[in-house]
Amino acid sequence: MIASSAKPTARQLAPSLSHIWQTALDTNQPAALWRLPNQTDKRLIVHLGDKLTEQPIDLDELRPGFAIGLFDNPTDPNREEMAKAFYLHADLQYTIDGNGQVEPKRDVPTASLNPLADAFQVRVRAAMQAGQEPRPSGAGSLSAIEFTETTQPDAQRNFEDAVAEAVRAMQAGKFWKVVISRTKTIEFAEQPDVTILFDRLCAAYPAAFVSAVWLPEGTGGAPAQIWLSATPERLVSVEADGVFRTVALAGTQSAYYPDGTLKRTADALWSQKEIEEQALVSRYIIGCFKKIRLREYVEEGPKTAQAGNLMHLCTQYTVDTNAVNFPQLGTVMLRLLHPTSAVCGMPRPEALHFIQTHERHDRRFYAGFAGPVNIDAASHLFVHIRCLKLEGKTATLYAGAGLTEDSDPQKEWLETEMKCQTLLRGMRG
Ligand SMILES: C=C(O[C@H]1C=CC=C(C(=O)O)[C@@H]1O)C(=O)O
Repeated sequence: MIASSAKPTARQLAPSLSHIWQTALDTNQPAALWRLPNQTDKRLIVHLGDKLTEQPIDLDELRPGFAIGLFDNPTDPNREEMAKAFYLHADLQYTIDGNGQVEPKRDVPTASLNPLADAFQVRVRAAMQAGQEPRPSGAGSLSAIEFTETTQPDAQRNFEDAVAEAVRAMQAGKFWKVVISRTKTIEFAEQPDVTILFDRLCAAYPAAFVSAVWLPEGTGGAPAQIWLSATPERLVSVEADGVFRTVALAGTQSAYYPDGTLKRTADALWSQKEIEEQALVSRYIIGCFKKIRLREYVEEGPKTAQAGNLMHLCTQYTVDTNAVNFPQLGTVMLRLLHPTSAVCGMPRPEALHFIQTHERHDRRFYAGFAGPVNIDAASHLFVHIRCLKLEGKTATLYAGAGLTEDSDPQKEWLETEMKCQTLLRGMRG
């Protein structure tokens, strides 16, 4: 036998994304992995130390981290409380470039966390030495990830009954818009490598915000779970230069013609119902600006925007927070906007009550918000839609449809099917 005398290269010595992610899972340290829209670099952070709890999201005060907030957040917008979310600190940070090369950065705030950071790194090295080969980065990974859909015989009927009930309530003038959601369950043949699913979603949807968040057992009293999403909807962003952004996104149609060819966004036709549905979201955002007496915003749209296999109507809002001397605008708008009428309805209290009394599942982080806070001096929070919850080999997908008094229950069901396809197609790679 000839022993190899070749020294390992620097690349072979560096851990891969999957080594670090797997170590976070094995050591029960919460972790968040994400890729911002239209960017190549991926980011991963690991939270060390205390168990995660819900805390106020003050974009001006929080040290770098990642927020993931529930849909059903008890904050009362009239009481000027801040929006709450589970908050992962960026104690260990990694940037993964387009070639899968990992660049680490350690940012522990107190000396007491140093032993945890050291122990984590020892575990990562052990995973590498144990011969767990770093898999090639990117969606090109050929590993087949198989899954099957679980049949839910009454799902369609239950959803359509809830839509019909909502339509009757809106025709009776109880509210103007509500978003009703449903779930779809899939079973993986074996526990999937989430970093492969994440890479596939990044490759399939370059314009989406793609994220995977690992929440160990006991976070918010729930079992261990991973939430994976590829969302097209920005909730609140504040860039390093002080520019604030949000969008009004609603109305849905397939991005393809029935023969499978891709539509041009300019050729998308929208019905009165969809135009009205999206206008209600815009009106809601403008209502929030009015509440804080902000007049200096720029409004662009509505325009048709492609989001993977779908198209939506989208209006963009921008504010220069330096020019208007309003540095807290991001924090204030997060509190006012969440949950927007793109995932809840209008008026909000009536729509929320209808959702709570008619949906048969707990939304948890579906239709909540997620994203990095104060990473590279910017915060980007997205509406957490087109998402799934993974528990072991079982994944629950969530999808909702915005309803007005003109909604047709069967069409709305088909819309939620198309929304589930965003993740299903993306994960197949
Ligand atoms: C609530 C969802 O999508 C929202 C975002 C865009 C279009 C929507 C719609 O057409 O109903 C929804 O308001 C979802 O994907 O679960």
